[in-house]
Amino acid sequence: MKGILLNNLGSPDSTEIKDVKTYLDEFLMDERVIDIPYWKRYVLIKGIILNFRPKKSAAAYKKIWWDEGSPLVVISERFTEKIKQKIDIPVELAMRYGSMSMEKGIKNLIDKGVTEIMLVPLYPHYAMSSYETVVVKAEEILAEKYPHVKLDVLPPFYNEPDYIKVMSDNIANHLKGFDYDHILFSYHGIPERHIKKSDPTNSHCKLDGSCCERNSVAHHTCYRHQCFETTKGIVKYLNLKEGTWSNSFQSRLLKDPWLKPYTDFELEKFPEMGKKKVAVITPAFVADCLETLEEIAMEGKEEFLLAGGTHYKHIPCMNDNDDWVDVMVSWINEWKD
Ligand SMILES: C=CC1=C(C)c2cc3[nH]c(cc4nc(cc5[nH]c(cc1n2)c(C)c5CCC(=O)O)C(CCC(=O)O)=C4C)c(C)c3C=C
Ligand SMILES: [Fe+2]
Ligand SMILES: [Fe+2]
Repeated sequence: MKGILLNNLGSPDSTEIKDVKTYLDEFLMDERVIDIPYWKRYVLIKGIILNFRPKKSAAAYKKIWWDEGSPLVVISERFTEKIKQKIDIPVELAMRYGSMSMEKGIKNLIDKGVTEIMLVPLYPHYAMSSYETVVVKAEEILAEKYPHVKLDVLPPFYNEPDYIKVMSDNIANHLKGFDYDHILFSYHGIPERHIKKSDPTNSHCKLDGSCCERNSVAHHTCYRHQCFETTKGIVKYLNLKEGTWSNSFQSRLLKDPWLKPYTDFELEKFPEMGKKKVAVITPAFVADCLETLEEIAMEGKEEFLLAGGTHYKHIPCMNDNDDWVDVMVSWINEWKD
């Protein structure tokens, strides 16, 4: 029997500092997230970062937490419930980090008699720190515990016409009545070296401004290229005028160079460029989470208004929007039939 494993990143169990610490420990010790030798990662994360980051992150989580729990988890559960109503094979939700583990999600499918799993990383774009780590973890669990089970993986859907359409319709709906002069496409950032590490040609990705425009097999795994393609698709669909939109990357951690331009710097610059009414969309996330609700909707707004902006709007993610549910159901049905 076939079954579906939907997979997102995961959140701490609560906003208590100890729970945030447990979550960050698992997350940041992942070699595809902090990609340095084990002993250095151990010293950096357990010896330094986990001493101060959990307190800061817990305070941020407190600002966005819902009565039912983490927005990311609650929204993903609502999305999963809607998918279950429309699909006649087992569907489970799991998270890469935290208590809703992939081990539990896979076991639940196996207990229901599933022998063929379609893994759906709920990320539109390929990155070793998001999509790839989910795939590798699923492969490891199956190889170790259920070697008879077959695994298929939904490819990154950054340029799928149906995804572009529902994203664009969602944006257009939320933009109604908001008289903007700029739209910022803010994607989760990654360190620049991750782009080079994921380049199978070892020579294409130069981060020189034009590499992502030239055809290359490297783009199957190039996060930067895939983000730009998502923007292009939405810009085309919504017929946005040149000069009224741009890309940026948010959520950087540590001092290495991350993908540029940085969202916070862009938001500070816009008012002096005459762009005082700005809408921000976050297409790297299918569900609202800490990075959209706190960093963009709260912090970003504050930075922008302080710099002289007058109107600011964060466009919510697709979340459990029925059109998005229907797109996912159609992809699942295509695989299943
Ligand atoms: C080196 C650090 C990080 C990389 C690389 C990274 C890539 C990455 N992350 C997401 C999606 C999400 N990240 C979220 C939170 C978050 N991300 C990092 C660090 C890296 N992410 C941290 C430390 C945190 C935790 C919060 C904090 O302390 O700032 C979230 C939200 C989780 C939630 O509970 O709401 C998401 C979603 C992607 C897609 C990605 C690579 C493209
Ligand atoms: Fe992240
Ligand atoms: Fe590229």
